[in-house]
Amino acid sequence: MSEMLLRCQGVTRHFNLAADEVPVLRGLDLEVQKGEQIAILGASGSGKSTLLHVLGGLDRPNEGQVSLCGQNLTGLSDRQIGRLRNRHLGFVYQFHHLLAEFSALENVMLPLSIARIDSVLACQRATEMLEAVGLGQRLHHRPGELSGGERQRAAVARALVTRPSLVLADEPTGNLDRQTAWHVFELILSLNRRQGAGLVMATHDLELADRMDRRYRLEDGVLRAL
Ligand SMILES: Nc1ncnc2c1ncn2[C@@H]1O[C@H](COP(=O)(O)OP(=O)(O)OP(=O)(O)O)[C@@H](O)[C@H]1O
Repeated sequence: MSEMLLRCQGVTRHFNLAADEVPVLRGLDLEVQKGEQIAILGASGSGKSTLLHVLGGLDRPNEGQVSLCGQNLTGLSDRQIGRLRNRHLGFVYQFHHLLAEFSALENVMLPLSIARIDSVLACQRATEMLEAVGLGQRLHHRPGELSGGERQRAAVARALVTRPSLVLADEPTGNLDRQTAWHVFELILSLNRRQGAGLVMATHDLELADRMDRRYRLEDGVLRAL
């Protein structure tokens, strides 16, 4: 039976700059079922990052509603949304955002520590996750001692180590060369499938988007199915 992970209805988001209103999302709808992999394409500035922020509860829409795992975010406080986000979501960005002073292992353990998982178990799960992304030999390297592709793989491990229901990825391979991009992308897809999580990924890359279950173009503030 299908299970709705995310429902986004009539979402509007605009920004006010001086006297101007910049409309970005204009009554946008999207539904994501458990295990579905969805690509969001769109020109630069079309609002892909804005959409992912709204979907992940990092930003609130001006109008419309977002429900995550059956919970409507509208009535929730920032703290409640934060808890929901920690429990259900994983994020991967174009830049890895790993903490420079921490090793790969410590970076991947961090979301587990925040979720108050016992440190021995957290260390075991983070190690397994880093092994799954091919970094079993790099556990104690700091981000500065990893290659660009390795850093992004560590960021993928960090996003998935909590076994989120839904992963939101904002051009996760945008900074990588073609071959490394494919490798990181395949890792995201296969780990996501293995964990049965949903995936919403913003990308400029049509070839990557073709590997996913559904594709949309964000245009004039709404999603058009491709
Ligand atoms: N905080 C903000 N204040 C004002 N305008 C903003 C703000 N955030 C985003 N915008 C505007 O909203 C529009 C969409 O931005 P967004 O970053 O969502 O686009 P994008 O599709 O992710 O672009 P790219 O592919 O280049 O990353 C842009 O015109 C941007 O200038």
